[in-house]
Amino acid sequence: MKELEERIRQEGTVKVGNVLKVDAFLNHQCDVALFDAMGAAWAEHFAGKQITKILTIEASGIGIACMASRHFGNVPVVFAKKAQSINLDGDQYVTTVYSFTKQREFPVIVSRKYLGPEDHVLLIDDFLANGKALRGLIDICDHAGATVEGIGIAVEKGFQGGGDKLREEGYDVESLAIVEAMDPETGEITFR
Ligand SMILES: O=P(O)(O)OC[C@H]1O[C@H](OP(=O)(O)OP(=O)(O)O)[C@H](O)[C@@H]1O
Ligand SMILES: O=c1[nH]c(=O)c2nc[nH]c2[nH]1
Repeated sequence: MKELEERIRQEGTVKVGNVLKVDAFLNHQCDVALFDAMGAAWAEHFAGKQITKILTIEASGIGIACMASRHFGNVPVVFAKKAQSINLDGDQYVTTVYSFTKQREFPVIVSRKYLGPEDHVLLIDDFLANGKALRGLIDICDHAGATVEGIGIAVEKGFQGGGDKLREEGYDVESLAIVEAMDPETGEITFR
């Protein structure tokens, strides 16, 4: 998606440790018009699939997933929580994921009330790097007996390999910008 690549070029900064900082528009301050255009792009790619639910993971996936839902008939958006809470009741699907930016493991929790074998799920997230967050969401869908129809990602860091492994396994992964290389010294970003 040219618009997203342009924004990454203009406003993204490359940090050491394979971190691309795009918090001016994607995962701290949110550009709602851009999120809307991203939702439209995923709707075009996944047209013909009967999505009943969008599943994401807190925190950064939530805003994007909610805007995307507007392009998929306003299907419910469920976000996996990364902490137990007294507000979470009843039976849950639970797994763990390692967070790339926080560098520690988190539980990933979804209430059984909100995901089941009848669901055809679109997974949405802001970033795909090593694929740990998506593995957690896929694990939860497997436990629920839900079908993963596709995966919509804003920014994939292709050089970290998580996306290509998922594609090899047959998942339909639609990343709107795929960064093939980035240099923290020069700030240069190369797209696939
Ligand atoms: O493919 P991976 O290696 O798993 O990396 C991608 C994940 O990392 C970030 O989550 P993070 O844990 O940093 O949390 P955030 O949503 O709160 O930013 C991002 O939002 C993805 O969920
Ligand atoms: O803001 C972010 N930048 C990144 O490079 C990244 N990788 C995973 N998750 C990420 N979030």
